[in-house]
Amino acid sequence: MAEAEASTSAPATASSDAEPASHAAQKKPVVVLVIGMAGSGKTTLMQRISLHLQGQSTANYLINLDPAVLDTPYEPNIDIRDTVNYKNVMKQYNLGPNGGILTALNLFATRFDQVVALCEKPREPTPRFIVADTPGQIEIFTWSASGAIITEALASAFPTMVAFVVDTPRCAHPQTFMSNMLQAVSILYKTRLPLLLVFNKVDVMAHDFAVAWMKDYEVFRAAIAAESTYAAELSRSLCLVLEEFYEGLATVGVSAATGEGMDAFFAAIDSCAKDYEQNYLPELQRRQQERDEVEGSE
Ligand SMILES: Nc1nc2c(ncn2[C@@H]2O[C@H](COP(=O)(O)OP(=O)(O)OP(=O)(O)O)[C@@H](O)[C@H]2O)c(=O)[nH]1
Repeated sequence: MAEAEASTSAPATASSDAEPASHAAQKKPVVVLVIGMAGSGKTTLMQRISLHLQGQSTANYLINLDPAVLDTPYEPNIDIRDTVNYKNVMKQYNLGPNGGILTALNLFATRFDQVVALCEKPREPTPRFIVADTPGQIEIFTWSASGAIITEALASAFPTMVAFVVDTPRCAHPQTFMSNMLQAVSILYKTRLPLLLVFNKVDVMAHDFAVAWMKDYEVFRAAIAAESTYAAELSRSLCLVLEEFYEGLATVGVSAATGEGMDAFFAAIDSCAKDYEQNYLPELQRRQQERDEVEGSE
């Protein structure tokens, strides 16, 4: 498994904004899985995260899990493309682009223990964040066995959360907004990990309208009132069901292009990391104990 050097050389004392170095040194990095629909701005956000952390002399570790990406405008420490050639996979197995991405991810997942070992390797300074970019064909990561293996491997080793990136201007249409929310809800229930809704491209359009739709379903229903299609009717019904889901969600508006909102983004990540410790970790430990008991009784 190839690895590039960590992209920052922050002094150990600068690895945490407010905490003493000794405490920061003991803390594990927080894993952020960047997931979102094609074109939502995941890769641009990776670049912005890298720039922002470099600007704060905060060490980070970046992983590219998208085998089909042509160009990464940031320097990944681990890149799936160094291990699997997606075009060769397509040729070898006679696959189309989506089949090629899925098979490349499957092949990579078989060696993911090596990725976790590299992430766990002690290094100075300890990265504060491990950030992973995922394929734009969202279901290839979120609904595949290999996506589940990768997610669980990371979530068992580190505090882990999902940053679900939304293209805010495209969400101005209520039905596109609803499609994004349904994707987010499915990821939340599949992974059970803390999820941060990242409304991207706020330099083009502020995300206030989306927050208003999430806070009050009547506002959303008013936005879609003029439409009488089956999809609009479905969206109207779904907004009631999603109210409970919205309550537990953190949201932030950012511009990966300009850097607006990045401080709020990292503050929200810290909250999600606490949520992981308080809610996800005990559940993970309970599942592991159950598994150990079953294995012990066989
Ligand atoms: N105005 C604006 N454009 C953005 C922003 N973030 C990304 N973009 C643009 O949106 C387009 C898609 O961005 P990418 O970062 O490639 O999106 P992605 O989600 O990685 O796309 P896939 O790899 O296809 O999944 C590019 O043209 C970016 O320049 C933003 O914050 N503001």
